[in-house]
Amino acid sequence: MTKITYDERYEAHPEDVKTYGTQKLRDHFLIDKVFVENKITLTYTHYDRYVAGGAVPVNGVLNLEAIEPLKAEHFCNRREVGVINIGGEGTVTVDGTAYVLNKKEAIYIGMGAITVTFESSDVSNPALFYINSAPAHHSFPTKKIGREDANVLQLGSKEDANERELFQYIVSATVETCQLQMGITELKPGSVWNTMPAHTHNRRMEVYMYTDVAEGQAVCHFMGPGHETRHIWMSNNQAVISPPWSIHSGAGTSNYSFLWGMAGENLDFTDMDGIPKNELR
Ligand SMILES: O=C(O)C(=O)C[C@H](O)C(=O)CO
Ligand SMILES: [Zn+2]
Repeated sequence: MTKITYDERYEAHPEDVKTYGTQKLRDHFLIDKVFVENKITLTYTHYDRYVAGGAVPVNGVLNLEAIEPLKAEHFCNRREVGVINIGGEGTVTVDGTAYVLNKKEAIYIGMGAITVTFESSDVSNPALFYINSAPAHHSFPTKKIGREDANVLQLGSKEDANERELFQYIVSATVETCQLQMGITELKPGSVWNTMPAHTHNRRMEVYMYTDVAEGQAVCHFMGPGHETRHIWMSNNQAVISPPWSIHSGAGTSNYSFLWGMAGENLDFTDMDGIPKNELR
C-alpha cells in the first residue's frame, strides 16, 4: 500500500474567484487534512509549483518519494524542502544523516538529496512533520534550525488584539535557500488577529497552516484582493493556499499559532504591499 498521497491545485484568476461560493473556495484553497497517521499527504499547487503537506510516521518509517507530477526519480532532484515538526520528537534522515527534531524545530533539505525519511521517537506521541517544498536550481547544504536558531520578531500590540511573536526558521538570515522561506507565528493570549494590517506580495505565493487552535475554537482566514475579500473558516492543523494576488490574514475565536511558508521571485521577507485596515473591502 502506498504511503504517499497527493492532490493537485491549479491557479485561479482573481476575477473568477470573486464568483466562488463557500464550497468552491474551500475546494480550491483549503488543505483540510494535512496530517494522516502512517502517511505522507501532499498538495501540489501550480502557484510557484509549491508543495505543502505533512508526514505522520507512527508504525515505522515514511519515505519522501517523488510524486507523479514531479516526473523525477527522487523528490529532491529539482526541489528544496523545509520541514517543521509540530508533534512529538522525531527524526528526519537525509542521505543517511539523522537530524532529531523536537517540537517546533525545523530542517532545510537542499536540492539533490536522494533519500529523505521520517520517523517518530515515541509511537504514543508521534511527530507531525509539516512539509513545504519549492523548485530549486542550486544545491544548498541541508541544515537543522532549532528554536533558538530562529530569528524572532515581536509584532502587534495587545490594544490591537494582534500581539504575536514571529519565528523565522528558514529565511536568508538563518539558512541559504533558492526560494523557500518558512516560520511560525504565535499569537499571545487575548490576541486574535494575524497579519493585520494585511498585505499581498505579487512576487510570491504563500501557504498558512493554522495550529495550536484549541478544541472548539476556529480561525476565520481572509483571502482575496484587499478590495474584494472572502473568508474561509479553518480548524486546527488545516492549511490554506494564498495566491500571489491575495491577502492572507486571519482572526481567531481565541489565540492560536500558524506556520507560514512561501516561494517566488525573491527572498526578501519584508517585500510586502501593505493595505491600510480601513481600505479593506
Ligand atoms: O503574523 C504575521 O504578520 C505573519 O506571520 C506574516 C507572514 O509571515 C507573512 O505573511 C509573510 O509574508
Ligand atoms: Zn505574506
